[in-house]
Amino acid sequence: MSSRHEKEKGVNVQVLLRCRPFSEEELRNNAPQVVTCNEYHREVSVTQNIAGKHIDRVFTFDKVFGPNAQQKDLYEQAVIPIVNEVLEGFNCTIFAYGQTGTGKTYTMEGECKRSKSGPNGELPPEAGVIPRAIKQIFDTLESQNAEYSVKVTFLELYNEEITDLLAPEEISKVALEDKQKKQLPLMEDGKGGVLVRGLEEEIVTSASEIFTLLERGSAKRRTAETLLNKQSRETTPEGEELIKCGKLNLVDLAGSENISRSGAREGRAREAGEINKSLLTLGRVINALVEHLGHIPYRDSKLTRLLRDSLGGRTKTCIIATVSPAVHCLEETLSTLDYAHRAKNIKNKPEVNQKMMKSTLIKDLYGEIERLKAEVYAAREKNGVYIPKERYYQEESERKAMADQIEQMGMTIENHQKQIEELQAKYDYQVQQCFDLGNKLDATQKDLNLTSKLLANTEDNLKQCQFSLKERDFIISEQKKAAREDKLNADNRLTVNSFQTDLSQQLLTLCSSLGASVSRQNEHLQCVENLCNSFLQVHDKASVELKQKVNSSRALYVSHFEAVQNVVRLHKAGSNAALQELSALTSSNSQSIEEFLSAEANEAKKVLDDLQETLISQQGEMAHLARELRQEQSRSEAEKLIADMTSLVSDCMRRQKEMVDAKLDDLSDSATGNKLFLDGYVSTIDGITTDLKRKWQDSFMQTESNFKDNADFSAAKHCRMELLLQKCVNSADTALEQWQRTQESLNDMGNQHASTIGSHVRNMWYNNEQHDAEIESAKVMVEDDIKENSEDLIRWFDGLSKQEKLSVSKILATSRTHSETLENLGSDHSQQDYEPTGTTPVRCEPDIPSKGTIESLRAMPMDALQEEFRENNSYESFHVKEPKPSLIPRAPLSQIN
Ligand SMILES: Nc1ncnc2c1ncn2[C@@H]1O[C@H](COP(=O)(O)OP(=O)(O)OP(=O)(O)O)[C@@H](O)[C@H]1O
Repeated sequence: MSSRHEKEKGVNVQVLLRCRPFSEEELRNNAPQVVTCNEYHREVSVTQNIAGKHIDRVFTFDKVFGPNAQQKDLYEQAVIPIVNEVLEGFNCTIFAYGQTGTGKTYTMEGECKRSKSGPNGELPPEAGVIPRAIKQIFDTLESQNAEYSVKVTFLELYNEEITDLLAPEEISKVALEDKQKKQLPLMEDGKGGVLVRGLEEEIVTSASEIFTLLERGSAKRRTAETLLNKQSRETTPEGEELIKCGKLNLVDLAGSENISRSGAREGRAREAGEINKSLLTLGRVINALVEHLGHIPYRDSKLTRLLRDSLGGRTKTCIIATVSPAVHCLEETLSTLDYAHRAKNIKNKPEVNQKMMKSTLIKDLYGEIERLKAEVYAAREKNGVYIPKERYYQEESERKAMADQIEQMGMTIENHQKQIEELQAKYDYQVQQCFDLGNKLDATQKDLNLTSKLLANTEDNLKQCQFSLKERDFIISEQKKAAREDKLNADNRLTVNSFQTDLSQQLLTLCSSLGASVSRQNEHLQCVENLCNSFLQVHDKASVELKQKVNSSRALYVSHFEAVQNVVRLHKAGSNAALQELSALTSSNSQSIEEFLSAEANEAKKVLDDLQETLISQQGEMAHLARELRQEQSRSEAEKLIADMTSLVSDCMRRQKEMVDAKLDDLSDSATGNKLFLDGYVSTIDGITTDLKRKWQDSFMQTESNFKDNADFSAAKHCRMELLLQKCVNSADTALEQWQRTQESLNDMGNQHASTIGSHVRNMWYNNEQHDAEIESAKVMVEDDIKENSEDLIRWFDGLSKQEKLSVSKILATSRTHSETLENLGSDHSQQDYEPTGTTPVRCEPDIPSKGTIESLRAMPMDALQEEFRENNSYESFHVKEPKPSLIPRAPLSQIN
């Protein structure tokens, strides 16, 4: 019953989720956990907070295995039922899907893939789905004591190439060499399934045989998807004729991560690209199946062609999705979970493989043997032809049919393409129409809003009109009411009488207060007049005083200004005289300096000439002395001569110094500016003189000592003295030259100084002239201004006083008229008592309606009536009778009729 139901409705692909524990490296790095598994509720939640972005997603699967789940647990809870179904004759597929390193191989093969079952047939705890399934199959078959045969195929799909991992060694070598040429092709089996043509099928009789085969095949594996296929055919115990046939596909897929994120390069990138192609196609197939699209792209990759029957076909499928709990795999984990969650919705329609009669199977097998024999025979007989004719024709016709089919499909695709284009155009047109309609709708909406506003306004107006109509009706009805006439008459009379008595009383009071007020006002007016007169007097006096003060201040100002001008003139004359004096003094100074310097130069020259002469004579005397000495004259004479010479030299120096000092005093008095220079010069002369003196003394001392010591050396000393004298002469010459140079520079300086002072004096004189002219012009301007201003001031005062007089006279006139008016008013009020003249006719009461009667005839005032109406009928509570909506469109506020 249930299997029929399954067959009709389909069975969902079973999806299990397994989350591996943290790896050692992740533990070392303290990687945060983002995946938590709730095995009981079969839920997996992913929680993470990255840069303010909160991820919190929960996925539900058919079974969930957390990091603590053991291989045995997963197998017992999820795989045992599947293997049982295989033994029942179903085709089943188990494949592992997930990111690299999340435990696909661990789940499918386990850590001990090479270990066979132990001596007691026990598997190690780390063994995965494949060894456990193999063991279960053989255990079951053996326990049932039934006849069975188990066939195994083992292939690897790598770079879209299928490799037979069970092919014999020599063939596989050739295959490896000619790998490109001899790939295993995929073929349709005609029943919707796909066959790998030429794939080696090994018949096995025990689990250990399979393990050996798997070990052999695994050695040839490169990577990527491997597909293990076990077919078991089982006959039920002796005597029964039916044969059950089930197939179990065990697939270990490649890592699901995105190629761009895998970091693969070149060859690896191509490999990853191909793997990606298989996985992308797998994803597209899953999507197409979930969304029930018409076209399922199985043919786009070999993986999906191989798994065609497992995805949306007649095979029962279980997907084991594997994830890592660590945060760094978060993106891939979410992608895997999405993928697996979507795959849950794929529906397969599993069918038990047709149970065959044993005899039929034998017949089929005989037929197969015959076919194979014919093939062998044909191969032996005819060189180059490897298949019998019938088979060749059959295949040829199949090929043609397929070519036709391809052509047809191409045409269909073209048609579909055209249809798609047409539909696209229609879709675009519809979108445009939608857009236009949307615009129109918006415009209409706006119009509607406007119209509704106008309608509301009109309704309001209508309500107002109806309200005022009703109000008028009320007023009219009120005015018609005459019943109140009598009462109103009496009331009015009473009011008039009381008003008359009140009026006469108040008139009396008014008269008395008026009299008092008139007398008070007269007093006030008198005061005002007095004040005005006194003000005028004071004002006249003040204006006369002010005029006098203005005139006197003008005169004072003019006299002061003249005094200032005189001072300026005096100052100018003084400064001019001082400047002239300064310039004369400067020129005389420079002249006297020049004269003095030239005189000094002459004198110095004379002194130096004297000195030179003296020195020359001294030289002569020295020569004479030497001669005399040579003639051994007395020592005392020589001493005397030396003393004379010394005194002569010192005399000369003293005289020269005295003269220089005297002239220096003069110079410092006349020009202090030159003092420094002359001081320097004097000090130089001093230095030279003292140097000379010192040198002279030194040489004299030396000569004397030498003379004392040894007379023989006197000649040599004499020569030395001569040399020294020559030096002295030279120094005197140098001093003379220096003196002349100094004189020249002094002259230049004096001239420069005199010219600078002269130009300075001229400038000052010119500035004085200019200041004088400016002061003169300023004086004229100021005088004019003062005159003008004072005249303006006086005029303004005159005008002001005239105006004031006028105002005062006006005030007086006004006060006079006022007092007259008051007097008239007083006299008018004093004539209040009526005295009959006899000329006035006698008063008679005419029969005319009294004021009260007329008042009573008058209706109540409109305002009072309106107020009364509005008190009784509020506008808010007033309801307009709904006018029947007119079907003729009207402009808002236009009048009806
Ligand atoms: N459930 C688990 N318990 C303990 N260790 C596990 C589990 N799952 C995986 N591992 C360990 O994680 C490592 C990677 O696992 P495995 O090689 O099976 O990943 P994979 O998804 O097959 O990777 P690939 O796509 O590269 O083949 C292995 O060392 C394995 O022992």
